Amino acid sequence: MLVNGTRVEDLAGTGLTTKQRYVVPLWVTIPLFLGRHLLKGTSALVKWAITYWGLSLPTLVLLIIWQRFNGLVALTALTWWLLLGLVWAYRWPASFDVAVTQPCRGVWRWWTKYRRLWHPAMDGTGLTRMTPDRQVYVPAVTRVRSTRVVDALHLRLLHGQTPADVAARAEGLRHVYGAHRCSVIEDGPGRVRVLFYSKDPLRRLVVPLDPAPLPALDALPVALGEDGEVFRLCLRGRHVLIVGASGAGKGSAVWSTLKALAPAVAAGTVRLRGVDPKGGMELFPGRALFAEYADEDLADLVALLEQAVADMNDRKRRLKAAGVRVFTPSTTDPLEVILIDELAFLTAYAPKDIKLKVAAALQVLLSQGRAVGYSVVAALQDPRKDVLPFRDLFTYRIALRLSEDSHVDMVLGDGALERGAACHLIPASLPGIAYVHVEGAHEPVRIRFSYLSDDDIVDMASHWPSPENTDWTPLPDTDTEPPLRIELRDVINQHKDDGDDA
Ligand SMILES: Nc1ncnc2c1ncn2[C@@H]1O[C@H](COP(=O)(O)OP(=O)(O)OP(=O)(O)O)[C@@H](O)[C@H]1O
Repeated sequence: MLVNGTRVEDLAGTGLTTKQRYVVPLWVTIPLFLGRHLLKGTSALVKWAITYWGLSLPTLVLLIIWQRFNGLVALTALTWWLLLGLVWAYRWPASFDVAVTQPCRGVWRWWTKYRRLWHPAMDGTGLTRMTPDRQVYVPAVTRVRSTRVVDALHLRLLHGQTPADVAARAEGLRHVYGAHRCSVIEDGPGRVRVLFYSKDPLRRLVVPLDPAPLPALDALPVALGEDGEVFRLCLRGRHVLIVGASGAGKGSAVWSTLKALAPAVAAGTVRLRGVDPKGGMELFPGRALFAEYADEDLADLVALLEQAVADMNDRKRRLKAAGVRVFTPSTTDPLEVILIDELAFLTAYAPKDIKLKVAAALQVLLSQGRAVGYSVVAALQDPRKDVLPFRDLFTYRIALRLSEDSHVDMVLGDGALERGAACHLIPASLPGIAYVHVEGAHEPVRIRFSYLSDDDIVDMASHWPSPENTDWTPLPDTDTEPPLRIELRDVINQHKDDGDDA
């Protein structure tokens, strides 16, 4: 006689107890055991078939064809199916990647890398739950999508767990799987996506991305995300503050944005006003892009900002009279972008009367400009309140390398440092890397702006000048003497010759 699969006589005197108080004969135990496992296997198969429907559905169709006709017809259908797949991959690579490559790679990565350690990883980081009757529950992975640089595991949370609970364990999970970063994004109620970054694509220079002929103002391609995807900046209805220590790459954030906007500038649906208190060191090479521009004279800088306020008020009155509630950029009413480099100079270091005038103009632009198509984009080194008292009026902020960890929350908001925006740890050797907020992401996302050389900037400005600047001659003719270059090899040879002479 068996009790829980153990002979009754073997249990005697062992002191073992069992919750099962009844005795099951062997002829019942064996069919029960087989039935339970058959049921489990079938339900797993159905679950797999539903999860990987992209594979199971064609396989089912092929099997039906085979059964109804014959093997040759099924083989022909399979060949056609593969050919269609090839055409799809060649003609629409992006959608093929999303629909086929990423799921297939995801399945492969799950079975070869994540599955084996999933339970210990969840257990070790404290994400499992044990019920009073000692049943262990583990957050289930519902699907995996993988690109060459990131594996995205979609998780169903256990009852009572929050995305913040998983985010707090991201560092532990990163070490389990040897990823260089791990972050968590909320997908919806009870669902999160855990991203394991296996490679860092941001270590390489990002070449300028080609602007669209008709730029989408809410999705300007300006940088590369660490997931290997293009990061798109929304400028419509936003004021953008770019903060970074000296040499952090604020210039590349500014020029990448201008490059993405350039065709719209030339078409007249975006109008740029440039303010460069550094005497033109940053913005002047792209002078032709700016309909209005001021660099050296402080009075000119202030006049440009005050004129922007006057124009904005004018537009506000006109749109109100016309009954327009939602602003749409056009050639008559373009999106006006006021670009200010080194804003701190105007808000903190300039003479007092200038500071007051700049603050007055900027606060009006920042608080009222959004709705009528006026956006301010400003770059700044030091985000402290005494340098920029109205920092909070900027509705979108980008944090490049920062000199202190205390600056991170000032730029990206409370808790950003805790959630992984380690701007103070970005190496100085990797300028252009920044953290930004992305809709839906629990943590700030790491990106790298494209880098435009001086030549790229001059090319861009002469290719897409503002309609008000078409006769602008950008820079003096550069076809002069090449700059003096000293080759290390020549210096060594020179030393050798000197030594020989001696
Ligand atoms: N996205 C980038 N990719 C690669 N290199 C970059 C990038 N951005 C900037 N750099 C390099 O870093 C240097 C400093 O960049 P940049 O002048 O834009 O910094 P900054 O933040 O504007 O500094 P400052 O406030 O001192 O003017 C540049 O000369 C360039 O060589």
